[in-house]
Amino acid sequence: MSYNKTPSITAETINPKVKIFSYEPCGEIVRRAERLQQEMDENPDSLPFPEIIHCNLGNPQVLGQRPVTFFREVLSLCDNPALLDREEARALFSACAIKRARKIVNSIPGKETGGYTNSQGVKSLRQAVADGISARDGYPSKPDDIFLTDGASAAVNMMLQILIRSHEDGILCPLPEYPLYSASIILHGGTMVPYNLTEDRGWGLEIFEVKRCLEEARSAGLTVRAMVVINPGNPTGQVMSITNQEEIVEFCRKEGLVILADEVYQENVYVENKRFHSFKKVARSLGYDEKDLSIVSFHSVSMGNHLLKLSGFCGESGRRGGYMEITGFGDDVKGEIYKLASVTICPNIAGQILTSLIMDPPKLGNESFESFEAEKERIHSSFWKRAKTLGKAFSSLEGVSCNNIEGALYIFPRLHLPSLAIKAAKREGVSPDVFYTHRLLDATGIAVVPGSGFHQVSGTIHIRCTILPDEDKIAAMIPRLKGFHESFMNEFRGSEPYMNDLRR
Ligand SMILES: Cc1ncc(COP(=O)(O)O)c(C=O)c1O
Repeated sequence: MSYNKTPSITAETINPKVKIFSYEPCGEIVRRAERLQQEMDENPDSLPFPEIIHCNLGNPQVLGQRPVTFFREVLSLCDNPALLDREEARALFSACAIKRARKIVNSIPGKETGGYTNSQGVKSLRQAVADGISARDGYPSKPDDIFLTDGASAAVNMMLQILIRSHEDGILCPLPEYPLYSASIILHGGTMVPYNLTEDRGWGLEIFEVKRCLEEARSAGLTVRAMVVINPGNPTGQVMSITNQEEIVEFCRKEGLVILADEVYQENVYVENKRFHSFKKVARSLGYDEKDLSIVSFHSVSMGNHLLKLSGFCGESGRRGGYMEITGFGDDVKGEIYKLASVTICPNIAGQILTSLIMDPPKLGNESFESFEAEKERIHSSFWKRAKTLGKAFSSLEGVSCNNIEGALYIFPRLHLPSLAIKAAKREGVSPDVFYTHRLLDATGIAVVPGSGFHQVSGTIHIRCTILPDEDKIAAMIPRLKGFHESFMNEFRGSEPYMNDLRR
C-alpha cells in the first residue's frame, strides 16, 4: 500500500493568522541570544563579553531579583499542607505564613493544591482580591466580578475573544503598543484600530487623536467595540494624568466602548507628581456606575503589588498569576466568560494563591510585616536607582533622546542614526532598529527589543530596554553600551547628517 509521505500540514497550510503576528520581546532577539549563549557554553572565550544580559523582557527573577520570602513560604506550605501540623514548621516558617497557608488550604476544594478548581478561581482567593481592590480604590469590588487567570495575558486573550466577532470589529489600541494586543486581535480575527501616543508630550494620550481614529474606523465600516489603555505604559513608561483618564472615561461612555484597562504596572510609579488610579475608581468618582460603562481591569503577579507601593516587587512572572475585574456586564455575558474560562478548566493554583497574596499581603500588626517591609524597601529603592542610572546612560549617548521614565519597567529611547547606518540596514534587508539591536547584542551581549516590535510610529527608531538588571549588572552593562554606541556611530558617521526622522 502506498501513502503520501509529504506532510499535509506545512507552514504554508497552517492557520494564516498565526503566521501574520509577531511577538518581538520573545522573538528573533531571544533566538539570537540563545545561539550566542550556546556558543559561549561550548567555547567560553569565543565572544567579546562575559554574559548575556536579557533586557528584552520584564522578567525580574531572571535578572537577579530574589523572590519575596512570605510569598514563597505560603506557597511551599500550601503545596505541603502536612507541614502545617509539624513542630519543625514553626522554626522554618513565619507564624504569619503558617496562618495564611492554613486558611488558604482549608478553603481550596479537597484541601490540596493539585486538584482542579472553579474555572473562575477559588472563591476565597477571589474574595481576597476583591477586598484588596476595594481597599485600593475606596469603591466596592465583588468576588463574582473577579476572574483569576494564568497571568494577565490569558485574561486579555479571553476578553478579546469575547468581544471580537469578525474582522469588522475593531479594538482601539495605543501605538507604541505591547504586542499582546495586536497578536491577540489578529488571532481572534478582529481589526486593530491604532491611536498614536505623542512622544513629544511624554507619550501622552490626546483624546482628539483617539476620536479621529474612531471616526476613521467607523467610516471604513468597522464596529469599534473597546479601547485598550495601558497605564502605566509599556513600552513607553508614562503614567496618565487623572484628567486624561477622566477624558477617556467620558469618551468611552459616550461612544459605548468597553475600557480594557491594562493596569499590570499599577505599582510601578516612580515620580512624586503622579499616582496610579484605576479606571474603575476614576469612573466611580465621576459618578458613573455599572449601568453607564463597562470596564475590565487586568492585573498580574508578574510585576508589582498595589498595597506595598513597590516597583516590580512580586516579580513572579513564571508563576502565571493574574486577574481581571469585570464590571458593567450583565450576568448573561459573565456566564459566557465563565464558559470560555472553563475550556481550560481552571487557572493554575499557585498563580491563584499568589494573586490573592499580592492583593492581601501582611499588614501592620502581622508577625511577618516588618521583615516583609524590609525586603520590600530594599527592592524598591534599588529599582528607582536603576531606572535613573539607565535613563541617564541612554540620554548621554550621541544621537539618543530618552523621555523620563515615570512608571512601568522599561525605557524606550529614541535613536537618531547616521544615514549610512540606515543604508547598511537596508542592504541587510532589516529595519534600522533591528540592525542596531542585533549589532548591540553581538558586540556586548545586551539583548534589547527593536521598537518596531511595539509598532513604533512609522519612520522613527527606538529600542526598549528593561530597567530590571540588578545594580551590578547595570554597572557592568553601561560601559559596554557606551563603548558599542560610540564605535557604531564612528563606523557609520561618514559625512552625512543623522536621519532624525525617516518620514522626511
Ligand atoms: C502591558 C502588559 N500587559 C500584560 C502583560 C502580561 O502579563 P502576564 O505576565 O501577567 O501575562 C505584560 C507583560 O509584560 C505587559 O507588559
